[in-house]
Amino acid sequence: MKQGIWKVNSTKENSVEIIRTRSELQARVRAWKQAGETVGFVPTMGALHEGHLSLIEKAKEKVTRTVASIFVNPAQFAPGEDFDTYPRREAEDIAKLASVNCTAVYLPSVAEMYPEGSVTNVRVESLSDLLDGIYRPHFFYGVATVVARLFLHAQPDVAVFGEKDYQQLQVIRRMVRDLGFPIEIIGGETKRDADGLAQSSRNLYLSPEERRAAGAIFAAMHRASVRLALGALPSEALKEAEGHIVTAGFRKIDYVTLVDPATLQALPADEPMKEGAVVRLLAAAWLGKTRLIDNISVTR
Ligand SMILES: Nc1ncnc2c1ncn2[C@@H]1O[C@H](COP(=O)(O)OP(=O)(O)OP(=O)(O)O)[C@@H](O)[C@H]1O
Ligand SMILES: CC(C)(CO)[C@@H](O)C(=O)[O-]
Ligand code: BAL
Repeated sequence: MKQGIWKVNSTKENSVEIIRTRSELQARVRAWKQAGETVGFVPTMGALHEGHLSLIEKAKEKVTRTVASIFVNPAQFAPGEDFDTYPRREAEDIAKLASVNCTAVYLPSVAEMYPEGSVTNVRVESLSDLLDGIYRPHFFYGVATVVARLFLHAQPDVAVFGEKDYQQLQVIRRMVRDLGFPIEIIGGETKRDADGLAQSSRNLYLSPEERRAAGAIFAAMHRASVRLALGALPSEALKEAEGHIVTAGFRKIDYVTLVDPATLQALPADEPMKEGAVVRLLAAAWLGKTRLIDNISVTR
C-alpha cells in the first residue's frame, strides 16, 4: 500500500524525487529511517537562489537525505500583501535542487497543508509580536502553523533555516523547544550579492534602479556595526544608518534596531555596548513596493 502510493504520486526528474502528498512523504521518510538514514529538511517558498541552496548544503553536512519543501503559504500573507504575485518557478527550482543533489522536493497543495475545515494553528506568543510582528501581525502565526505542519509531514532529524530571517529562526527555535519537536534546528548564514545585499526571492521585484540602491541597507548596517564596536552610542549609530538608507532612496523605514540575539528585546539606546557583548542589528525598509529585511551580528 505504502509502496503503491509512492509509485503513483512521485516521479523522478533530474534525480530529485518529487513528492506532493503528506502520505507519500511520510512513507518515504519512514523507509529511509528504517534503513538507518538521517533526514534534513529545508522549508522554502520557492524562487530559489544561492541562499536556499546553501541551506541544502548545510543540511547535507549533517544527514544522508535532504528534503526541500516549496509552498507559498497563504496563512502568512495578509490581505493586500503579495501572495498572488509571489514568484512561482517550479521547473527552475527543481533543476536547482538537482544541481545540489537534494534527495527530494515536497510540493504540497494548499489542501494538503490545510485540509478542508482546518482550524488548528500554532502561536509562538511574545517573540511573534515584536519587530516584523508589529508590521506583519499575522505573519509569524502563519509561519509557525505551516512549519509545525511541515515538520509533521517530513519528520526530519534536522531542519535548516536562514539567519536572513533572524526573527523567524528564533520563533521556530522557540516553537521546537516549547512543543518538544525532536528536531535539531540549524541556522544558515546569509548569502549576499557582491554589494552586500542579502539574497532574497523578493529581490526579483526590484527595478534596475532600485537594485542599484538596495545595497545601501547592508552598507549602512555594516558601518553602524563598526561604530558600535568602537563604542558609539546606539542612538547615534542607528540614526546615522537610517539617514544613509533614506538618502539611498528607500521610501520608508520600519525599523533599524539593536536587540538581544535570543530575546529580541531592544537594547538601551543611550549606553555604548558593553565590552565583549554580542548583539543583533536588524533592519526593515521599503524600496518602492518591496520590503527588504536584513540583520547582522555586532560584537564589541
Ligand atoms: N540570502 C539568504 N541566505 C541564506 N538563507 C536564506 C537567504 N534568503 C532566504 N534564506 C532562507 O531560506 C528559507 C526560505 O526562505 P524564503 O523562501 O522565504 O526565501 P526568501 O529569499 O527569504 O524570500 P522572501 O523574499 O520572500 O523573504 C528561509 O529559512 C530563509 O531564511
Ligand atoms: C519558513 C517558511 C518556508 C514558512 O512558510 C517561510 O516563511 C520562508 O520561506 O522563510
Ligand atoms: N522569508 C520569509 C517569508 C516571507 O517574508 O513571507
